[in-house]
Amino acid sequence: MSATQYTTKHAVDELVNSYQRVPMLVIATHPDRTRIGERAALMDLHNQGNDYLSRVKPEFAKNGNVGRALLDEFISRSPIIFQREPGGRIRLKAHSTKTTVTIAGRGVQDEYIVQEKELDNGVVIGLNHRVVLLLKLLPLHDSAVDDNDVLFGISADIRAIRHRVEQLAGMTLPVMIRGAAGVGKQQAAYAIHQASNGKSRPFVSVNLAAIHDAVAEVELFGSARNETRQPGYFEQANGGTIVLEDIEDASVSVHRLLYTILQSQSVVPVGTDEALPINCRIMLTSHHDPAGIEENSILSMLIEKLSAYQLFIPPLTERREDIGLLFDYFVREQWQKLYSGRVHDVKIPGELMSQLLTFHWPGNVRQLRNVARQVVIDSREQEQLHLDPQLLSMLKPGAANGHWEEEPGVQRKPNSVSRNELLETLRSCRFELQATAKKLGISRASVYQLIQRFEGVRTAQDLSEDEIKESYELNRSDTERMMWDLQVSQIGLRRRLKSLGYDI
Ligand SMILES: Nc1ncnc2c1ncn2[C@@H]1O[C@H](COP(=O)(O)OP(=O)(O)OP(=O)(O)O)[C@@H](O)[C@H]1O
Repeated sequence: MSATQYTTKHAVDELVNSYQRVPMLVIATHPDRTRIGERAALMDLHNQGNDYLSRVKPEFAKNGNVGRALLDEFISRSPIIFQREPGGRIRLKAHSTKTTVTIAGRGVQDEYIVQEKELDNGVVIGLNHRVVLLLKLLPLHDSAVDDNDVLFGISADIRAIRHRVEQLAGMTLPVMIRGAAGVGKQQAAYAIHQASNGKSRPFVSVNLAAIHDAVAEVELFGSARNETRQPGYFEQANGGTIVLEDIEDASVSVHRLLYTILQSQSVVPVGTDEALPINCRIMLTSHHDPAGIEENSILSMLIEKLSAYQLFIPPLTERREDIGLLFDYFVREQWQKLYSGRVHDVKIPGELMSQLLTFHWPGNVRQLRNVARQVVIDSREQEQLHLDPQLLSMLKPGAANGHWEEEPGVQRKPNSVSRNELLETLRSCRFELQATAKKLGISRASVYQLIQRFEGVRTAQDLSEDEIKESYELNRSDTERMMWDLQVSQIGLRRRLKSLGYDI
């Protein structure tokens, strides 16, 4: 074989190997949190059919660093044995180890057979309730990840998206980002913006579904009245990026206006006759199946014009290996935000991580972030993260009808809801967003967006500390009265009070 042939073959082999999936253990939580996200390939299991897991074997690594074993003093040196079985199954033997082993949070006495399908989804292995590992078939490729990444994660999907983000950053073509609610479409758009030359320029995100027909022209084109100039969204994004969110949920009038803008490549502010050229990169996000769009409609033409490049972000349950890192990141982020100045070496209990890894996450990464915030609020005075029993039961696998489930009964467009209707419904539902969404026939995310949009409508998160203090004293700590006084939900209010250290 010639040198060139060898080099080419070598490169091809490396490429094939890097995409080949092998049984891999990923650290989802560990008493040393810097180890979250480290991986170990079980190559002996893959090649010879047997492998071991103990305090001293195998070696885990990330970011191409030198590997080290789990090394947790509470984990036994006597190993758990992995044995390949016919049909792609793996027998996990825990007879000879003193380590307490759990699978998906349930104790394993002697043996557990891992089915092939489970290996595809990821099997959650707990060791002494301290270390939690995900056993999953994953590509050999390692992924460097640091706290400065805008798109956090170690999965092959996120790695591929990060790679595309870099490529797209140097171009100006429009990008369509697809994926279910809360997967990180907006975050991906922001990552492209941040990686581009225009990163110091504006990043404007527009929730199209919340734009009322009556004000659509003013909001999109801008206006000039009585010498007051109000720039539209496209002008606000001048030189930077505009993200048109949930394009399919906008009204036909909004679709028409957007089409006009794209055709003329300019906007004419209401009350003027001056055409301002649009000078921003356009990105779209959508959570709908493209197959459902009516052919030859304005919407289909719009999407065709703006989908020069498409990115798809898979749901969180298809990349469970990202959950440990993301949760750790969100917990630290929330801790900083809520208790700045208080240093905390956050330890994530194994029981919680097992539950996070087995939950079905209908609200994807946004929901994971909300859970992190709630856990941080509930843990204010605790040594390690505290689990509210109610939250724990909501995170039970299969709790599909629980509070966290995304509501299926969305029947209305959010822009048909007026401020008065929203306020009245919120009051009749005691300011609970889920109940309000159900009653209005829109999604919970849309209720939230409408609240942000209408002046004088708020959630407990928006209240200032002074307002809370005043109402607390005035209503003598009665949260029912405070709810009517401040017009926000009692649950949200109680959470704010707790996080501010009030006695309730
Ligand atoms: N890979 C990621 N790394 C860091 N944060 C992320 C990541 N993915 C999502 N997030 C965070 O999760 C939350 C939801 O993400 P985002 O708003 O981008 O979702 P989305 O897909 O646009 O949702 P929707 O369709 O409901 O508007 C945000 O707070 C975002 O910052």
